Amino acid sequence: MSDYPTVHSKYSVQVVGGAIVDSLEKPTKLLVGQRSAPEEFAGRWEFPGGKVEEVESAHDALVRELHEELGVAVRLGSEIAGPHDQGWELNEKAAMRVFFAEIVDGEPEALQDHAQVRWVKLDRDILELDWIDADEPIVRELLNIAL
Ligand SMILES: Nc1nc2c([nH]c(=O)n2[C@H]2C[C@H](O)[C@@H](COP(=O)(O)OP(=O)(O)OP(=O)(O)O)O2)c(=O)[nH]1
Repeated sequence: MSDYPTVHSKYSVQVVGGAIVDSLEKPTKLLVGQRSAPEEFAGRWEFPGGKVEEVESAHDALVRELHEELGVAVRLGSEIAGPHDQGWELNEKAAMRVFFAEIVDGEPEALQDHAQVRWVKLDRDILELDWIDADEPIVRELLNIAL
């Protein structure tokens, strides 16, 4: 028996999302994805990304997801840190860590999970998009950092 405390993660599902910008150094545009599924999120806008698999780091998972979903290779930047070490709460079971990212190869296409992806000007008007509810505080923090 070990005396070490067991480390419990508060959220059993770890999601990662990419705040993909045209330039990590001087961002002026953000790539947003409109989900096609599941029904509860269809039509809502989000940060492209997905669930971290058991044997992956958050960074590796995000690079993999963005390649699978959009067909692009990215370089990751800093984290849009949330209130938890697992990032931002999505629901009682899931939290999402969000990292800035810049495309280094490929043209983003809606290959998986998205009805469309779109570049939008990075200003306060992006708050008007119909984001997944849980993403709103993340978008506000993104604007605080980037503007
Ligand atoms: N990618 C992403 N997921 C989000 C965001 N906001 C939010 O609540 N979610 C939720 C939706 C999903 O329940 C979950 C992410 O799951 P996903 O379906 O994108 O993950 P995945 O690609 O690994 O898919 P799966 O095959 O395991 O279902 O997080 C967001 O901005 N981006």
